[in-house]
Amino acid sequence: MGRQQIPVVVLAGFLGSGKTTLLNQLLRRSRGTRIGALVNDFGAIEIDAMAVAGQVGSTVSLGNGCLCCAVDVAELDTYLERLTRPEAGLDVIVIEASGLAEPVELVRMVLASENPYVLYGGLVEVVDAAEYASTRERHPELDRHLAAADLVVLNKSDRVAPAELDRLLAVVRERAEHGAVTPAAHGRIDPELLFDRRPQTERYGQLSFDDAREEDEPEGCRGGHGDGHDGHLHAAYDSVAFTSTTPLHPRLLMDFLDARPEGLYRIKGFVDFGPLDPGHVYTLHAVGRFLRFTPRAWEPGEERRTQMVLIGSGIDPDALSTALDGCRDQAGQAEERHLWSVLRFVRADEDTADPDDPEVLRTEVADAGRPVG
Ligand SMILES: Nc1nc2c(ncn2[C@@H]2O[C@H](COP(=O)(O)OP(=O)(O)OP(=O)(O)O)[C@@H](O)[C@H]2O)c(=O)[nH]1
Repeated sequence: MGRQQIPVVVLAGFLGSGKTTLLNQLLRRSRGTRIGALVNDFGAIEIDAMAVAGQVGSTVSLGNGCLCCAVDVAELDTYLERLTRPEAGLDVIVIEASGLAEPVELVRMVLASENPYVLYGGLVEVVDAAEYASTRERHPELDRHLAAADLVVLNKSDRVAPAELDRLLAVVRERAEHGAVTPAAHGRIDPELLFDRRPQTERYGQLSFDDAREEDEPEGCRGGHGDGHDGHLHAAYDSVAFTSTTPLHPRLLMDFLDARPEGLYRIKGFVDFGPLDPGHVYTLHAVGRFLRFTPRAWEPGEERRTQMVLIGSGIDPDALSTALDGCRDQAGQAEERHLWSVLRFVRADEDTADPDDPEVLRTEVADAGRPVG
């Protein structure tokens, strides 16, 4: 199998909203998953907590397999090139936008990267719930950031009363337009919202202190509401798993993906289109409005099937399952031309249109999976 593409997540938010806290949480909960963090200074990263294994130039290797780089945005491509090399062994890269550049600009840089191993992993905007009104007054561009975000984390939920939190969630959901919105305290979101954690069996070394602490942590501490009845994804998110040994109808699947609901933040998996392309399975990656299919040859003896996980907040899992069942049940009527709609999302397209408008950015993001010409 070829080299993996690595999701690159842009983490943004105004001063003091909790970006570094959230990044520290992700580093802590990474378990065996290797995160590369691009930050503009190491100041607040909890390097001590991770036992620094070595420091080379402006790159810090953390004991848990994570890698931090202090970057200048002009060097972003160089760092992405370094961090996507197989020897870095990373599973995900997070760029903290703080002090570096406009998040929207960073998203464009990631989308425009010619590095074939870079995969857009979403724009996450962290918002301070307690300071929402004053932040918006000081930075009217907050609305633009919310409109461009794939995921909005309404952080510091512990600092507002429940009724106020509900009101703010409604306001932010309206402004987020296309992104999913989730409340959080102390940046605790489920890492699975952003990236796949390696299965436990792939963990190396001994359980670290932070792993142990996380495992001791009640599930209710892991997300927004604290009702903790979902052992894997927190109750603030819903996830839908879909598996089928019957191939899917490509045109119906594309109709489903085109119309996917706003809160459906992430879709991952692989799809079998059966006789329309018997030699290939299509890896599916969607984050926010971004969508990408990557075909690969079936392994000899590999079972032909489709497997997908859909993650979001405020989604209707039953409706999503029913829609996917429809893509399966009508696969018999699919024709070869129906596959074309999928092939449009097979390769990246560099869109050079550059107005500073979230609508344009969203179009760029949505178009980024389409081939040139
Ligand atoms: N009460 C409360 N405090 C928080 C929460 N999240 C972060 N903080 C605190 O808020 C302050 C700012 O958090 P940071 O994570 O440094 O925020 P940042 O967005 O990285 O800040 P800059 O890098 O300066 O833009 C710190 O003192 C955090 O401990 C939260 O959910 N609740």
